[in-house]
Amino acid sequence: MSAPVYDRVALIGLGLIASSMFWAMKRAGLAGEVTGYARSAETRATAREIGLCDRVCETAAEAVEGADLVVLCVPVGAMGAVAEQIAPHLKPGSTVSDVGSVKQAVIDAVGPHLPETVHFVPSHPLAGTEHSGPRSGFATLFDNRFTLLVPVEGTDPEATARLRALWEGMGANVEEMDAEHHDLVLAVTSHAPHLIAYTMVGVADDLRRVTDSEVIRYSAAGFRDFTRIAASDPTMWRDVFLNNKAATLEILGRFTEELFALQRAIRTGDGDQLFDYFTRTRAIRRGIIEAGQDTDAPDFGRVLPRPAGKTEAGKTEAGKTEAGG
Ligand SMILES: NC(=O)C1=CN([C@@H]2O[C@H](COP(=O)(O)OP(=O)(O)OC[C@H]3O[C@@H](n4cnc5c(N)ncnc54)[C@H](O)[C@@H]3O)[C@@H](O)[C@H]2O)C=CC1
Ligand SMILES: O=C(O)C(=O)Cc1ccc(O)cc1
Repeated sequence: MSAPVYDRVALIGLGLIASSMFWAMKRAGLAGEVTGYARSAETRATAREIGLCDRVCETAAEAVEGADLVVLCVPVGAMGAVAEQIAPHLKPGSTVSDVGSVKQAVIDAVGPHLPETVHFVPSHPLAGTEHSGPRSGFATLFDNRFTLLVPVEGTDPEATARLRALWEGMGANVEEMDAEHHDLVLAVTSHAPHLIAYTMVGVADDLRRVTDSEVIRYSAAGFRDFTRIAASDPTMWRDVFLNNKAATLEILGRFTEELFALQRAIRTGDGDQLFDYFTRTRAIRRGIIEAGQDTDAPDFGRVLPRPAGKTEAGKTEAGKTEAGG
């Protein structure tokens, strides 16, 4: 058990990510008191029933009162409204963060509402499941997964270092990245693949004669993975696509071009083109495995390289320093 990184943490939106953060913080003793707020009375009741948060509050204002760290864990499209609601109640010197899957749109929506007396350090854990809601979280979700920090210009490095210590304490490998790059990388590794999975499952469903039991019964692992991903929360994913439009459309455009090229190779019987293409993609997968990354876990973020100079030892050292302060 380490010393708390923050005395008081407030979680706004009590779903998969907030509940996983709560259990991960408790596991390592990273926070003194954790308050929580969710918009729906039903979610607040569930949270109280399962012991999610030390104190579940009736308003967002009450939850953030006196908090040293406030983490917005709501769908990307709701971040701005929540920031506006809590802004007058934030403690000067505190840090506001979020866990949204898109960064530039969240920075644009949240930043203008925050008083100059608070630090804004956006974050994104590259870990999740297709489940949502307060009962879906678990303490090990972030273990050995990347969390990306996206500090905005002029952010106090100490506020960033402290948040890094929290994520490392929750088991994550932390990297920093700018918002534009983040949104492009995630469009390739997570957002476009989700849209493709949604589409593939939709296509299978259109072929009614193979649906009912047959799709699942006879599906190989690939299609099963698609159905798992396509079971993800519709609100969350609607907001991701509406808020990472440019990067997602750019990647889907390239995807469509390649798909057409492969379609043509099939039609014309160009086996060499198909073979060469599959040989290249196989090498990419093998490169990931040789780099020592666990490819069984459904974590698209694992293709991100660790920048030169960052070592496990360095990471642990930073975590210890911050946790002690
Ligand atoms: N699900 C995943 O695998 C991952 C999700 N994220 C991001 O984390 C954030 C939260 O996602 P999850 O925890 O999966 O969602 P979730 O659906 O499990 O929980 C979201 C919570 O926010 C509440 N909420 C929605 N609108 C609200 C509002 N206006 N005011 C207050 N509460 C509101 C919902 O009632 C729910 O309790 C999203 O921004 C998502 O993009 C990041 C990494 C992984
Ligand atoms: O469940 C999966 O396969 C995921 O890809 C989880 C996930 C969803 C959204 C994110 O922003 C990060 C991770």
